[in-house]
Amino acid sequence: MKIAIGADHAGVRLKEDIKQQVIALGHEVEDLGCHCSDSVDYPDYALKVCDQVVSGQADRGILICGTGIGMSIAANKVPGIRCALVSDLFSAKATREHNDTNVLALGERVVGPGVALEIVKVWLETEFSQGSRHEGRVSKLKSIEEKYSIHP
Ligand SMILES: O=C(CO)[C@H](O)[C@H](O)[C@H](O)COP(=O)(O)O
Repeated sequence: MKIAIGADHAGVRLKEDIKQQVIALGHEVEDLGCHCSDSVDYPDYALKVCDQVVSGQADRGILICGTGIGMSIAANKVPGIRCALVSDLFSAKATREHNDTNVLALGERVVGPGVALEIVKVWLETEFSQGSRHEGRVSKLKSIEEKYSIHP
């Protein structure tokens, strides 16, 4: 898969580790920044990554900030994005199987690098439970999105 990855200044160190992990797992990485610890705004990087996912240029996205919260809020405002903020392995698996999430958010100030890399592996390798009860629920998420979309 092609994985778009982005972070703010509070997630830039973990982004480097995650990049190596994603490549080691056999995927292609598009690193959309940021690239140093100068203070930046997380919505800018969430948008860059989510743009790639909804346009089909990337299959999935990974976002990192201090807590992962700002990134996940920003990502979930983009129609077509289902982003999960994850800090444990059970949720990493469940959010792929149940929610078909296409973006993963992590908090560098919350999870250690060891757990974060395991989360990334499980999240990338778990399939959505196609044809199960979860399919109808994800369709309902899409209906909510359509209901509140502003059509030009
Ligand atoms: O949005 C966040 C908090 O939910 C992110 O963790 C940011 O990375 C954080 O707010 C950045 O904080 P800083 O004090 O500007 O480094």
